[in-house]
Amino acid sequence: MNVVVIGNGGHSKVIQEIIRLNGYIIIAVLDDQYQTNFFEDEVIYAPISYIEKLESAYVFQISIAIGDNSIRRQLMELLNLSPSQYLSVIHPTAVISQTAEIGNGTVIMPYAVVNAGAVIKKHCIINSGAIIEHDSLLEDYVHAAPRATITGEVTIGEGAFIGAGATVIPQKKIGAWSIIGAGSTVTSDLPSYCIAVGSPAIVKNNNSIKAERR
Ligand SMILES: CC(=O)SCCNC(=O)CCNC(=O)[C@H](O)C(C)(C)COP(=O)(O)OP(=O)(O)OC[C@H]1O[C@@H](n2cnc3c(N)ncnc32)[C@H](O)[C@@H]1OP(=O)(O)O
Repeated sequence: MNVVVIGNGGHSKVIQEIIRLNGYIIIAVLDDQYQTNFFEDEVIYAPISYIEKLESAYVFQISIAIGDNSIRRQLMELLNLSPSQYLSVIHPTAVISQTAEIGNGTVIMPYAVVNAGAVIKKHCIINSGAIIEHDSLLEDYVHAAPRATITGEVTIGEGAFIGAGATVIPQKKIGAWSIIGAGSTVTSDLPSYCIAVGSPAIVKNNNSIKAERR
């Protein structure tokens, strides 16, 4: 199957390796860092607008390989393609329950675990070694960073970012577009659009967050 990758930064590097490991063929990498289109190792590199030309010449699926949750959403809205055209990219070492649901465009990195009854909606990132326990729900555009642990029956709102090594204890709810600091432990429900850090995680900032911080 042909795949077009959008974005060519560090996160995209990892995704491109997984796509190839799964036996797919990357025909193009589109990124607005390119002013014009060129070929290298049989891959087309071009600005994102080049997708229109590709659509008339190829059948392909798409992976939006951009780590920032809000930029990923903006691109999705801009491209306005059919949801089925977005590839779910899953590393062969990831362990995913047969009763879990994985949405279109979601990427699951090496050694991640997604357990029974978990629901991960569209365009999420489950990064290396992250654990999504049974019956948890992750709305669209959530990013669980490397080794984040989402325990059982947790609900995470759209676009929320769970930092590296953070833990969310069972049945807690995190609101949309919130950011949980690396290594933090979430022991209570948290509102939307907050930054919370520490163990237990305390809200530091309740303002609207314009860009995800890394
Ligand atoms: C493959 C990959 O690389 S995926 C990317 C993974 N990336 C991550 O996990 C990064 C997660 N980011 C963080 O943890 C960041 O520190 C954030 C987003 C929580 C905060 O960033 P900023 O808004 O820039 O906050 P800033 O650095 O100014 O710190 C604000 C306060 O929070 C504290 N703080 C920041 N991060 C943390 C943390 N993880 N745990 C505990 N306290 C923290 C700071 O010490 C500071 O405290 P003070 O007000 O008492 O001085």
